[in-house]
Amino acid sequence: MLKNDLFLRALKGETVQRPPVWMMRQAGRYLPEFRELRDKYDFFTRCETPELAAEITVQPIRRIAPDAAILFSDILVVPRAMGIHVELKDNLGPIIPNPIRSLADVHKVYVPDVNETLGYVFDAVKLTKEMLNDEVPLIGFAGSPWTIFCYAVEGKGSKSFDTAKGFCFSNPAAAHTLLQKITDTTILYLKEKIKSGVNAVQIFDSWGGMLSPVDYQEFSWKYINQIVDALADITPVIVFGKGCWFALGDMGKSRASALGVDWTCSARNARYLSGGNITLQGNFDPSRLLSPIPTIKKMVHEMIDEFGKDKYIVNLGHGILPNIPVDHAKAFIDAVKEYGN
Ligand SMILES: Cc1c2[nH]c(c1CCC(=O)O)Cc1[nH]c(c(CCC(=O)O)c1C)Cc1[nH]c(c(CCC(=O)O)c1C)Cc1[nH]c(c(C)c1CCC(=O)O)C2
Repeated sequence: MLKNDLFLRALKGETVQRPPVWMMRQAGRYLPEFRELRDKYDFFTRCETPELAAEITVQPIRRIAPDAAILFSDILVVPRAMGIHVELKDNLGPIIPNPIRSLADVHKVYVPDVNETLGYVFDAVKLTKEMLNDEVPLIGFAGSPWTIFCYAVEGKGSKSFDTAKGFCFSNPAAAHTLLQKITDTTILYLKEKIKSGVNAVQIFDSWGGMLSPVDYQEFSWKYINQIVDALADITPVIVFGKGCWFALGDMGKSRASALGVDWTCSARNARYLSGGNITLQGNFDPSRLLSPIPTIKKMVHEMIDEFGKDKYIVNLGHGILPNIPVDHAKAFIDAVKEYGN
C-alpha cells in the first residue's frame, strides 16, 4: 500500500537498493515553517491539537523528503497523562514543579485510561495518515520508562540526573513501582497508537547512557524489553539508547527490529556488539550538519559504506539541532538518495 516502503523493508532486513533515511527531531525548530507555528501556539497546544501536530509532522516531508515521517508530539505527554504536572519553559526545557521523591508520591501516579487522556495523539495519528496519503510510513514513539522517570524525579533536564539515580539507589522498591507504572502506561499508549495507524514505533532512551551497564539492566533495559515483547508481534520496534553501546548485545538478542546508535560508537563496533544480524540506525553527529554541504555528502556516503547498505537506516546519532540550515538538512537526505549513483 505504501508508495515508499524502504524504511519498513530495512526494518525487516530485506535487501534494498539504498538504505532509507529520516532524522530524529526532523519536525522542529530548524524549519522556518515550524517556528511560525511555534510563535503562535504554545508547546502542549501544538501537541494536543491534532491539526497542528499533523501539519508539523508533514512539514519536513514536504521540505526535505525523508523516507519516513515521525509524529510530532513529545515523550512527556505520557507522564502528563499519569497525573504528573509537566511544563515546558522556553530555553529551560521541561519542568516538573512537584517532582516525585517518595513512595507516597509514587502512589499518587496512576496508569490512566489512555483513550481518555491521550486521545488527541491517536486523532493526530489518524489525521497525519490521511495527510501523508501513503507516501511514506509514519513512526510513533514513546520515551523509555527510565528516561521518563529521569524527568519525573529530577524535575527538570540535567547533565547527570543524580537525583533520579539517587532515588533508584536509595529507594529501589519505590523506583521500580514507578518504572512499572510508566511501562504499563507506555504499552497501552503504543498499542493504541499502532491501532490508530503508525507503521513502526521507536523507544527513545535518551538518558540510558547515564547508568552503568549493571544498573542499566535493572532500571532501564528490563522495562524497555517488556515494551518490546508486548509490541513485537504487532509492529516493528526500534530501540534508541543514547550512550547505551554497552547494552547492544542484549538489545540484539531481543525482539526489537532495529537498534539506534549515537556517533560515539563506530559502525564496526555497533555491528559487532549487536551480534551482526539486526538492523542498525544512526549515527551521524548532529553537529556535523554544520559542515559544508560537500563534506556532509561525502561523510554520509562513507557512513553508509561502513554500516553497509542493508540492515541499515540512515539517521543522526541524536536529534537535529535548531541551528542547522535547512539546505544542510536536505543535503543529508539527498546524499542518501544519491548513494550508489
Ligand atoms: C528527551 C526527549 C524529550 N522529547 C523527546 C525526547 C527524546 C529524544 C531526544 O532525546 O531528543 C522526543 C521528541 N520531542 C519532539 C519530537 C518530535 C518528533 C520529531 O520530529 O522527531 C520527539 C521525537 C518534539 C519537541 N519537543 C520539544 C521541542 C522544542 C520546543 C518547542 O518546539 O517549543 C520539540 C520540537 C521540547 C522538549 N522535549 C523534551 C526536551 C528535553 C525538550 C526541550 C529541549 C529541546 O527543545 O530539545 C523531552
